[in-house]
Amino acid sequence: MRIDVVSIFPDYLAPLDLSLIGKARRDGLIELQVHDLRAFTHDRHRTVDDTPYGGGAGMVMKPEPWAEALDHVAAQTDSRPTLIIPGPGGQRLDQALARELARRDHLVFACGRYEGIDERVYDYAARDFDVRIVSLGDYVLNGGEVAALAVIEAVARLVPGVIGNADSLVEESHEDGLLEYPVYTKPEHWQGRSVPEVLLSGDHGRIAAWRHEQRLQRTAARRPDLLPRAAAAGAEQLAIAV
Ligand SMILES: COC(=O)c1cc2cc(CO)sc2[nH]1
Repeated sequence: MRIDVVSIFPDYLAPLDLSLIGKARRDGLIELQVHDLRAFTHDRHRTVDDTPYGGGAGMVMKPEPWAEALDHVAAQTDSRPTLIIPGPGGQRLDQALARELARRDHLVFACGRYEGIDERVYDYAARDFDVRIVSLGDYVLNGGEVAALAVIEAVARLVPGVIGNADSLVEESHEDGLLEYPVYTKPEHWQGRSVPEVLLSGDHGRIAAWRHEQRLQRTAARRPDLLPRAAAAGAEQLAIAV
């Protein structure tokens, strides 16, 4: 998978050099390049924003640098990339969307700042990209970089080989609609609290059943809104939880 990110704060994406994503880049599983939008300006002040037509507070990102940046990125592959523009009004990121995006060959992230990007860029980009506006949720951030980091992590970890042990992708929260079960490690007794004895029993059938029950109970307690989707996804024995 190839990922390009365009931002006026390229250093915001530095965490992508770390941990599993960094290793995936070094292993060649993911090719990731971050571009400074200001590299696509030509004036002395490297201007990327200007005042909004119609008045109002703040500044708007100019269309020309974005068009040059997107043309530059589109020219680097012959497949039609998916352009993800993080924004509060977009499609809410969930595990299903992460899985869908993980199947794409080339993701490009356009990180807005200020009051946003000139609207004509969205239309311009549709020539060479499948344009998707993606939201993390209904709250305000100052720009798209934090959202891009979240989407990239959620997607990249689904790319085969990025997470060493693919088993750990199976019983995760939201994979089948249920939250994850509680986990424990040594010491067996800590601060007057002990590990549930079933986990020490060595009875893998009993352990699996207990863990599934815990997932049902946790989902019913913390996210009952997920239960209908889990039922549809076939998380059996839902009757116990509801
Ligand atoms: C200029 O602001 C942005 O580009 C911007 C991107 C995002 C993503 C959010 C959370 O879904 S809020 C927000 N603002």
